[in-house]
Amino acid sequence: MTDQTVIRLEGVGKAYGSFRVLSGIDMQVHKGEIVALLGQTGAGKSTVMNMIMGTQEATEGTIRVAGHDPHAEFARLRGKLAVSFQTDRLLPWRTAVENCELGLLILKIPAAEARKRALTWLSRVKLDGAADKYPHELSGGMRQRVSLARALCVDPELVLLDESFSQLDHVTSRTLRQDFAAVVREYKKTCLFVTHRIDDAIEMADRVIVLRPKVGVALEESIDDTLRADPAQAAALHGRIAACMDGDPA
Ligand SMILES: Nc1ncnc2c1ncn2[C@@H]1O[C@H](COP(=O)(O)OP(=O)(O)OP(=O)(O)O)[C@@H](O)[C@H]1O
Repeated sequence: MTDQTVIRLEGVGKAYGSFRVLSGIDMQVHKGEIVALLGQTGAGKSTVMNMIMGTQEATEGTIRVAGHDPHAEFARLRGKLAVSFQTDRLLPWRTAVENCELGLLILKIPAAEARKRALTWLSRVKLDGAADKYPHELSGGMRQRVSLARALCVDPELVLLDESFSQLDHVTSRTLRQDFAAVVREYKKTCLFVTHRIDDAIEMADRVIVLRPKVGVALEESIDDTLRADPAQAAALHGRIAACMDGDPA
């Protein structure tokens, strides 16, 4: 593994009893990359994320995250890996800043430093002024921003997002994606995100990986700003991804 590889999967398979969900998955995410993981429902996207998080064990192959086996060496990845899910999972009895600093306090960062870092990250996700509000006082988009600030303020090497923008309306989701991608790039974080929306992937990612049931990685393509700015190229990539997700030859 090179120093630049944050996630590496080699020949990874997963079976639930006799039900094989994934086999032969080879994929890598490099330092500073934003990679989108796409696939139709049931393709195994969440299973891949859970194995990378270490909450599920692969039944075949090798997984390394920042050089560690995420399942066997779960504790070694504490503070290096942060996750944000489809729902914000904020604690309703804690304010935005208190939600944010929770992970830091668990990592035994002194309270004053934790508060400072939490406020800094709330500001970076454009939530100045909302620090003392409770989740029920915030909009869905604002709550998801708190969740992203909470993920980023532990200064993780890797951020995993599982459909983090999918429950928001189109405009809110788009603004949040753009702001999040800008912050991730500015602070040189590495990010793997699951989405079922092809447009989200093309807009945010440096690379897309499409999983297909029984096939594994069915398509992998790099994306850059030149492609994003060219409607014809972006539409062609959209078509290739859609065809692949639908099961047509890529
Ligand atoms: N704990 C489990 N036990 C048995 N089967 C499971 C379990 N978890 C997932 N599966 C099955 O594995 C397959 C892949 O599920 P997974 O949730 O990883 O897919 P996905 O691509 O994330 O789907 P979606 O987009 O609908 O969330 C599905 O057929 C699912 O039913």
